[in-house]
Amino acid sequence: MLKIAGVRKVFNQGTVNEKIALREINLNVAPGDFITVIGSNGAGKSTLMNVISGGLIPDTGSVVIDGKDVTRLGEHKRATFVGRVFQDPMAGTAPNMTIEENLAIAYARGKRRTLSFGVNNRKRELFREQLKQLDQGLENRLKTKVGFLSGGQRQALSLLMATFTEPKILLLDEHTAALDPKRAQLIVDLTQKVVEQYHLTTIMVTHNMEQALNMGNRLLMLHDGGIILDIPEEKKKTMKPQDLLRAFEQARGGESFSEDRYLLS
Ligand SMILES: Nc1ncnc2c1ncn2[C@@H]1O[C@H](COP(=O)(O)OP(=O)(O)OP(=O)(O)O)[C@@H](O)[C@H]1O
Repeated sequence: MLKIAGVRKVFNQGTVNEKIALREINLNVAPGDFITVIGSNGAGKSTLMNVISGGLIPDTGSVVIDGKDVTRLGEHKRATFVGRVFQDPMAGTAPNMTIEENLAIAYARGKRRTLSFGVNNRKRELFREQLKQLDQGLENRLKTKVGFLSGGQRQALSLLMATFTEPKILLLDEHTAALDPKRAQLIVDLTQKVVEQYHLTTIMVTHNMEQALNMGNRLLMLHDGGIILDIPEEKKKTMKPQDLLRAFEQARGGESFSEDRYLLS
């Protein structure tokens, strides 16, 4: 479903601020895979997500989604294949627009020939049905401006907007990190539900090791612009966060995983 080959990305090349963000990334993602990605600050996680979404064009290498080479295709053109939810609940939705207007924009993105963002009764009914699944009572608040929703409600709405057009790839960029534990759990549960419902091929960056181990069928660890661990489902199931830290140390020849944000909760 997704094939990344020889991808390299360097920022500020040839200057004193040169930074190799991705060294040589090779990754094959099968249809229906749900991959969790962890890594220390500056490891290259966001850069990798941006290369997949089209926000960044790699210096070398290729990105192929569902057999189509999208390496040089911009973010907007890729939006029909790639859904994304960001860490910041404010990022995925337009606060001054109503819930139904936000949904209409997301809906139009998935339909190549839809020229209007307008909301008719047929769409409204569809949106109500979809919103009901979030269990947030949002189906009765179609005309509420999104800016009035809580962070958790906005993330739930962002998740719906990113997925109901059934993208080829769903990117989740630390999408529960800004929420309190209760709301984060709600979004985790909702994520599992929509990923299963639409059989979405998913890549989720998380800073939470428990989450990385409990969700998905494969775990990648990035470090210094490279993939240093690729753990399959069977092995992942047996691991605890401490085992992951040990695996990191082994992969780095004894170097410890010094990352303040990583909580062994
Ligand atoms: N636009 C940019 N210009 C210059 N350097 C950048 C840019 N974007 C990222 N970098 C650098 O590239 C490296 C990888 O950054 P990236 O944001 O991908 O890491 P990350 O794993 O997502 O980190 P974090 O967990 O802190 O978000 C870092 O050293 C970062 O400072």
